[in-house]
Amino acid sequence: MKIARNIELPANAAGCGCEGLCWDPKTCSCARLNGSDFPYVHRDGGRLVEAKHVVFECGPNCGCSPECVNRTSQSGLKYRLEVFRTPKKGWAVRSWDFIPAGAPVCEYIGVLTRTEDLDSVSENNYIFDIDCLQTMRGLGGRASRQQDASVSMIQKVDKNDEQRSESVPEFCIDAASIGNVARFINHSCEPNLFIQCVLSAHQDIKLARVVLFAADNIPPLQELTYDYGYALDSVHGPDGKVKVMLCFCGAEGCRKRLF
Ligand SMILES: C[S@@+](CC[C@H](N)C(=O)[O-])C[C@H]1O[C@@H](n2cnc3c(N)ncnc32)[C@H](O)[C@@H]1O
Repeated sequence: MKIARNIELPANAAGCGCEGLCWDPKTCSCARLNGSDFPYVHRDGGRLVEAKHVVFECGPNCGCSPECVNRTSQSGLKYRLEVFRTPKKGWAVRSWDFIPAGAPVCEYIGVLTRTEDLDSVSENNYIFDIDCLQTMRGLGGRASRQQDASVSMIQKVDKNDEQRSESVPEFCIDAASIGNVARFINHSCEPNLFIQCVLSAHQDIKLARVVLFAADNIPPLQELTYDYGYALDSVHGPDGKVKVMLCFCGAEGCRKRLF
């Protein structure tokens, strides 16, 4: 990830004191942040058990090795991904390999940018808003564990942000000039990937890493997609008028518009 000049990343978190591989959720301080359990199981090189508000992974100051299961999203691409051309959506991505449900597919990479610094005139289809608070609130209705550190994190950030407009995240990832394969993954109203916010080095959710995980078992050559999550009529052009983009995902339950 490239970091814009006017962004200073928070200091690295203290990390756990485990040695070798983290295995005991009672003694690993990173596991405790995840609700006293590891978010991943070892199967297939690491699979996320369920979507979470935020996943706290082990980071630079942890005592464990790079093979630790609690670093699952940090091990790079595991599947052979191909960028291919579609008739109506431009470029798209598929995997030559079977991807099991819960496996990390790729991180959304680009230039970490302040949203207010984006050029508001030229069209840019490769912006990913780091909107983990939204993802976290969305999951809030589902079973959330009391001791999960992300629950108190939402409350704290909600309080701090009371005055700020909720619809504009402070930071985004701009993959227009620099990026990886994630920039070519299209939207679907019935996607096979989901977005998971991950914290590994520091603990500021506004600057979380954005990682795409398999929502289902994905057979080879099926297009990879995630839900871009736009609310209808939420996107405006430079003239202030509502912008509309038609959706060609082809899903049975397609909402017909991305925004
Ligand atoms: C992040 S890019 C994805 C890669 C893009 N298809 C390309 O060729 O570079 C997002 C853009 O892809 C197109 N797109 C993605 N999903 C779509 C969909 N379901 N229906 C129509 N267009 C889509 C839209 O132009 C959107 O602004």
